[in-house]
Amino acid sequence: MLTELLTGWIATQRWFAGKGRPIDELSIESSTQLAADDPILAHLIISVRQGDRVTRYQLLLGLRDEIPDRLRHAMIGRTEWGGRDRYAFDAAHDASLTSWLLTGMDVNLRVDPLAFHRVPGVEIDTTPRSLVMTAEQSNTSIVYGDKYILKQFRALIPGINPELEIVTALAAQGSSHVAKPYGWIETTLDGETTTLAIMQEFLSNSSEGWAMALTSVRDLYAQPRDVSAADAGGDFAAEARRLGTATAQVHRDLARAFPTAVIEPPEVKRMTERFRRRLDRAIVEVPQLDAHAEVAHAAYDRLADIDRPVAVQRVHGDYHLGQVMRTAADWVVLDFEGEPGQPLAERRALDSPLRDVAGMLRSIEYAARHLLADHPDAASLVSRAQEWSARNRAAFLAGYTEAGGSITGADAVLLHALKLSKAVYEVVYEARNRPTWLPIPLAAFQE
Ligand SMILES: Nc1ncnc2c1ncn2[C@@H]1O[C@H](COP(=O)(O)OP(=O)(O)O)[C@@H](O)[C@H]1O
Ligand SMILES: O=P(O)(O)O[C@H]1O[C@H](CO)[C@@H](O[C@H]2O[C@H](CO)[C@@H](O)[C@H](O)[C@H]2O)[C@H](O)[C@H]1O
Repeated sequence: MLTELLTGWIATQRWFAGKGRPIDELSIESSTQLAADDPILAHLIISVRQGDRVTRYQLLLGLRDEIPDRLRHAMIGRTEWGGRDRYAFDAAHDASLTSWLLTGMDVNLRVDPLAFHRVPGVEIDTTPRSLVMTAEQSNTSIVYGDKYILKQFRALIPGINPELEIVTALAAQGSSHVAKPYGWIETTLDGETTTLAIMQEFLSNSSEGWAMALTSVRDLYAQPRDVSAADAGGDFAAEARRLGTATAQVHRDLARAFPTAVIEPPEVKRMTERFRRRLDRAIVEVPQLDAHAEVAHAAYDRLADIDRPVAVQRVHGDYHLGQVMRTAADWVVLDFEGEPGQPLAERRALDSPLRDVAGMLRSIEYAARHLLADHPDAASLVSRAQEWSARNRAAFLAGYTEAGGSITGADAVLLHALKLSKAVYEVVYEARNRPTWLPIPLAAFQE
């Protein structure tokens, strides 16, 4: 039966958010057939119950009488469909089926309950063939030629995805720091319009910030000890500074496009209570974190004591080096979705822009430490990692403040608490997804 096949298959997918917990029940909530001939294309919304938690996922299901070798890696199994047994597979990997989505957006197609949309005023070329991105991701991205990238959200949360909301608003303002949006696909879940996928310009000939940062760290590790990070050929500081500037400009544009507010000290105190609850939950899941709880509580105590309001606005919410791409012209920011797995209301809530600053500072720290893990000279390179991290964090902050981003003296307390709260999130993320990386966020509490 298809539901049995899907139960085994979904648990092994990188984007499956319920790893580590058994699946009690899987059911198909909706099934919409989009292409009827061999190969068949169907859109499924699957509901997965694990204990008292129910999460919905989407899947583009492909069905073929014969399975070509190129699709074997995407196979789910054999199942009955339309009266006979067929091979079922993840259709995101089948270019002959994914072209269907381009056409759907181009013509603003409706196949209840799905609605395809083209961004008003743009043209969509329906000819490029697609490939699935192989990056480690919480979602699945289909790249069409060197033109478009369609991000298919996997775990579905009812409501309009913040990515679509923010990217269309910033593009309409003429921001050069977002990838141009072309189209989206939506449905209705629990009575709410819900974004299923968003298609944007594919930034070809660009590099991911994370890869650039690692190249720089690697270069420094290969230098003789008397060469400082500033003198190393692969120095990243100029890019970190430019990234700080781009970040401040994105924050300025977000503040123009969406409401802003200030939160008063009692609300700041409530924020620290949320941080403490997150810490408590994280300790239950990752007991090693308990040894660092005191450090985190001390930072939250200091934040709870501040006696001035905090400015809030829409922010990125999950800002790190993997979310920024360096094009020939500048840094472009991706994935304005907030932290995956958090409720939509939380991800859309106004927050301090320093939350993003904290995220990027953590990411710079990650880049510095990541290469230590399996380096034969790890112990002697720790000070090099610290030097690289300090230099690039300072450059990022300099670029941020030069471009109008505000970090005044008192903000340091907020920034520090936000960094530790992010590290708590990362501890849980790594324990669930990449346990060998756990020491990286744990080190954040030892500084
Ligand atoms: N517009 C784009 N152009 C080129 N590459 C992109 C684009 N959007 C995303 N990517 C690549 O896909 C990766 C993951 O994208 P992201 O939006 O962060 O997805 P996820 O939410 O699943 O992590 C990025 O790190 C980047 O390498
Ligand atoms: O899938 P997303 O990009 O939305 O974000 C999740 O995965 C990220 C890892 O890919 C994770 O980021 C953490 O690891 C990064 C290095 O791979 C590092 O640069 C970040 O600082 C660190 O937080 C992110 O937290 C998670 O939400």
